Amino acid sequence: MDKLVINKSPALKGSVRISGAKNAALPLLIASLLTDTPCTYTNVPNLKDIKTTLALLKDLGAETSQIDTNTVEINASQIESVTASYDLVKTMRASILVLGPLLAKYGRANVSLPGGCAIGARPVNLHLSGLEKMGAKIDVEEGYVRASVNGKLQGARIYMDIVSVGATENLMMAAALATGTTTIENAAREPEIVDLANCLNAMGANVSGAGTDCISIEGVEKLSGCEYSILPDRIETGTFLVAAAATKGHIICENAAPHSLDAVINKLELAGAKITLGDDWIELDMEGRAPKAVNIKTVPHPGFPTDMQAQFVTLNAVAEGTGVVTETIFENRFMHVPELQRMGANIELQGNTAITPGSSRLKGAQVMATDLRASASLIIAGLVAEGETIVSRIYHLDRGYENIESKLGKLGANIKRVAD
Ligand SMILES: CC(=O)N[C@H]1[C@@H](OP(=O)(O)OP(=O)(O)OC[C@H]2O[C@@H](n3ccc(=O)[nH]c3=O)[C@H](O)[C@@H]2O)O[C@H](CO)[C@@H](O)[C@@H]1O
Ligand SMILES: C=C(OP(=O)(O)O)C(=O)O
Repeated sequence: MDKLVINKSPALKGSVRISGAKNAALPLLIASLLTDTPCTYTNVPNLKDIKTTLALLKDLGAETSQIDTNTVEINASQIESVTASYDLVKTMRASILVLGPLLAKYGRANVSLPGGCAIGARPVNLHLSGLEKMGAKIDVEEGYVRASVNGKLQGARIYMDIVSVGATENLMMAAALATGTTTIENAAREPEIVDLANCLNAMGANVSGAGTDCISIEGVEKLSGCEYSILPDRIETGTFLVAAAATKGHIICENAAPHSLDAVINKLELAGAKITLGDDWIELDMEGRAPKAVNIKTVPHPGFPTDMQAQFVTLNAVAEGTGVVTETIFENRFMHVPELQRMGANIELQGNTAITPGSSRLKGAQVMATDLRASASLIIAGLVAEGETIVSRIYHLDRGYENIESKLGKLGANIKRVAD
C-alpha cells in the first residue's frame, strides 16, 4: 500500500489547476442511467471513486469508455441488471444514488445498503422515504434496499427533515422521469446540486429552483445524452488554499469556481490571507504572515462545509490565537485530531468541538489517514511540521484528490509517494 512521505516545506508558491469536483461527477455520471443515448462528460477528475462509479455502471450493463484522462463517455441506454452489489457499494457510499434513476427508468432496483463509515452512521432513510412518497414499495432485506413501483413514479411534495445532499440528488434524478411535478422542500443547496440540475436539464429534464431550498421537477417522458463539463472541485480548491495559508505562501488556483467557496474564503480572510478573485481563479497571498486562528461551525451550504473542517483544524493548530471548530453535520468527524496530537498539535476535543489554543510546533511522525479530508489535514500538517511525516492508508485520499502529491510538489512542497 502506498504512503506519502512529507518533509517540512517552504511557503507554497505558484499556480495549481483545480480538477473537476468528485461530489458533482458522481451523481452526474450516475444520471446517465436515465438517458436513452450516450453521454459525454468532460473535466471528470481522475479518481478512485470515478473508477468505482464506472465499474458500477458497467456492472449494471452500461457501456463506458475513457476517451482521455478527464473525459468519459457512458452509454446506459440498455442495461442488463438493476442490482448494485455490496462489493461495489461498500467501497463508495454514493453508489446509493443509482436507486432513484433505476427505479424511475426500469421500475425496479436492488441496491446494497451502504452502511456507515469512519465519519458517522450516515443512514439513507430520507432517500427511501422520499421515493416511497413517489409511490415506490421499498423493503430492506439481507442488507439490500429492494424497491419497485407499479407503473411509473408519481410526482410528490417531499419535505426533507434534515438537509441531505445525497437524498436531494437521488430524488431529483427519480423525479426527472416521474409522472407530474415533484417539489423537494428543505432541499440541499450545494453547488453540486446546481450542477446536477443543469446536467439533467441539458439531458431534457425540467428542473427549477436548484440552489434554493425548494426544488421543483416536472417529470418528462424521456431524457437523452448530452455533453457536460463537471464543475470545478471547491473542496480541492479549499484544501490547496489552506495548505498555502498554513505555509505562509502565495498561490493561484486556476480553473476554480470562486463563488462556490464564499464561506471558506471568508474564514481565510479572517485568518489573515489576502484573497483576489477572478472569474475562474482564486489568488491567496499570506504575505509571509503567520495565520490567525478562526472560529468555525460546519453547516449545510451556503454555510461552512464539513468537508473543509479537518483542514481548518490543522490551520488553527499552527495559527496564532485560540480557534473553536464545531462539527454539526457528522457525529464522528474528528478522527484526524488524535493523529494531529501525535504530531504535537495542542487540540482539546469537547464533544463535537475542537479547541486549539494555537501556535503548536508540529513535529513529523508516522500517522494514519482515517478518511478523505482527515488525510488532507495530515498532509497540511506534514508540510509545516519539523522533520519527516509519513501518512499511511492514503487510499482514502485517492478517492478524492487527483495527483495531490504532484500538484503540491509543483508548488514547492516536499512530498513524495512511496510504495510499501
Ligand atoms: C458524494 C458526496 O457528495 N458526498 C458529500 C455528501 O454526502 P452525503 O450526501 O452522504 O451527506 P448528506 O448531506 O446526506 O448528510 C448530511 C447529514 O444528514 C444525515 N442523513 C442523510 C441522509 C439520510 O437519509 N438520513 C440522514 O440522517 C447524515 O447522516 C448526515 O448527518 O454531503 C456531505 C455533506 O455536505 C459531504 O460531507 C460529502 O462529501
Ligand atoms: C465525505 C466525503 O465523501 P463521501 O460522501 O464520498 O464519503 C468527502 O468528499 O469529504
